[in-house]
Amino acid sequence: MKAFVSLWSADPLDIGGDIDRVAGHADGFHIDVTDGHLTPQLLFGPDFVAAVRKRTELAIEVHLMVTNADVWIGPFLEAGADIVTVHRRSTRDLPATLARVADGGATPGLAVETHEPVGDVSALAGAFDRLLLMGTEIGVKGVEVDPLVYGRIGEAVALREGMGGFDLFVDGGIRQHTVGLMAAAGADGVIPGSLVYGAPDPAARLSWLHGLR
Ligand SMILES: O=C(CO)[C@@H](O)[C@H](O)COP(=O)(O)O
Repeated sequence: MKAFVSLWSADPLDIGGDIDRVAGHADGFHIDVTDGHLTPQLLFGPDFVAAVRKRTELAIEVHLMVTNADVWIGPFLEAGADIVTVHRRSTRDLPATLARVADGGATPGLAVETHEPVGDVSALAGAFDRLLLMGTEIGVKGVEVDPLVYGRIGEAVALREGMGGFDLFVDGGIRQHTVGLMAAAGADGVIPGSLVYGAPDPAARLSWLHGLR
């Protein structure tokens, strides 16, 4: 199981230190971007991503939870994002938005919210390389996963056979008692927040996570 660690759950007064603490163990970092409109939170802009870029060579995923994704793709690519993940609700033309990410040299990711049918992604075969399946509502942390997520992971695994493949990650509700079930259902990776930064030894927690399948 891979892990892109969510910096939203790092210590806001020591984010650099928290990046360094897991850098030799994480597969990448996940940076949530919210605009107080599509989601109630206000989180992380391009300057923050540029600073993280200077601190680590690991992959950076920017998770755009904003009303107009198209406006923000350019600034986040310039800041050094490797993966930009967008929501269907964030654009009027989802294929064009995903293509904008790919044309900018980054990996296009598609986030699927808990209320959205997983099957809808089949119409977008080839347009994205990463599927971010939400385990909770967007823009919240510290909440438990929707138990339907395990079946939804299975649905996505079945679909990708005929879609040319994509990496399948789960975001939200990543806990010690949920992550093994996510691995068993077929997820390639997860977005741990407090599971890593709330652990007494974040590096050991990541090693444990990597051993799950
Ligand atoms: O955005 C999300 C969840 O929506 C994650 O990226 C959070 O960071 C998860 O935090 P924890 O609840 O796992 O601490």
